[in-house]
Amino acid sequence: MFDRAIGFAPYGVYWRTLRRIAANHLFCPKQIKATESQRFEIADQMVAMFRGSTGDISVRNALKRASLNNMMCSVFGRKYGLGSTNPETEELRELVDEGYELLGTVNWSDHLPWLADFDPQKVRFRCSKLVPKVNRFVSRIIREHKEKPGQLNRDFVDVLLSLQGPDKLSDCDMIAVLWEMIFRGTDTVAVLIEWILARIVLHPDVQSSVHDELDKVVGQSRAVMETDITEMEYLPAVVKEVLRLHPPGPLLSWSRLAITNTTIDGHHVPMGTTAMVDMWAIMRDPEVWSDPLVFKPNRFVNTSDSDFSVFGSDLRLAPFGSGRRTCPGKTLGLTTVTFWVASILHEFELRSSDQSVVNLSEVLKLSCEMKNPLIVNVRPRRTLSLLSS
Ligand code: HEM
Repeated sequence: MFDRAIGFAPYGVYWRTLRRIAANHLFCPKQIKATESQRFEIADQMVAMFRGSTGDISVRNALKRASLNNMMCSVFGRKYGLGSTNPETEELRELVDEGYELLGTVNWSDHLPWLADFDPQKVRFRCSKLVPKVNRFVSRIIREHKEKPGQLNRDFVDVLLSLQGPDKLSDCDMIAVLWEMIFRGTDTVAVLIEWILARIVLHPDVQSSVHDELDKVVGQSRAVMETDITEMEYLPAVVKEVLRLHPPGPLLSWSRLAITNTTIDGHHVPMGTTAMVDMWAIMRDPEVWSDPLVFKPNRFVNTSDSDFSVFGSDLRLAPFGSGRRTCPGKTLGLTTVTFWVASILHEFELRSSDQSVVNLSEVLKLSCEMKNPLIVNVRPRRTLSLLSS
């Protein structure tokens, strides 16, 4: 089933068709603009959630839930509040977590094929349980859309159902594509925001510069809007610097294969070998970056590197990949991340918790995430009389 999703489909007509459909209906500027109010509403709910918490807050759960709700709305047309739980979101969260866990497991059988029959880590067994659950979940949503055409907001399921002629997808292919969007779009965004907030807590000077910029561009009398971000230079520089040091996708796609037998630096690379690009290492390479391990957002402010694109045209900093397999969700992902970080920082000053210091250790699952969830204390910045705006 998963080989019918964009990220796993081999290069060819089917993959190109999926990229075009996704680019035209989910990731184009018009569609990103159309979902602005949805991101605003979720940011507002997240802020309310943080404001209502007393003491230490583990931001990860809130971020993952916010991100899942966002994708559920865009892809399935389902709108759920952040503060309440409901069985559908809970079920989907469990499926995403299990998929994440499985994709992040180093399967010994991949390296020692003779082990495959024994499935010692139960990876194959767990996959065989997960696939029918995903099938049932997404099939139900497709069925409901078919039964009530046009009754729901036009979401990505409606788009896929409306395709005709050579673009028309089977139900099976639709399930693969819809699941992929939920799966890919959820944790990448949450993981990146957690890294950004960790750096913000660790570097009070950086936090105060972001606050200064927010006060200058937005002021204290209203909430941040997405359009405000275009006026900012420092916050986008912070996001770039975090993408450089903590890319959620440090190893670029497994879809790159050697198409002939070849030799690189004296090493024989047989045809068909999967080539993974270590973007993490490139973005910390001392031959490319000065003080590569130092967190310095200013390297992207008022310098020749100010207009450094992170979208793949410059291979020194390509956290969304590059070339034909580049991330199709990069603009949507970056827009969401930057806006939600701006919203949180506009409302709060973040400090590390007394109980748990910020620890930048990494763990590589499907994304490279913080090994120890970030725990913070928040202090409101905008006075309560101004908060209604
Ligand atoms: C901060 C957020 C994100 C980061 C850092 C990220 C990163 C990446 C990276 C590194 C790749 C591999 C690119 C390559 O090999 O050249 C990728 C591929 C992909 N991403 Fe993202 N991504 C993000 C958000 C999203 C979102 C929001 C979606 C969809 C809703 C998405 C969907 C995909 C898909 C479908 C692919 C596979 C593309 C293909 O193989 O043709 N990503 N992403």
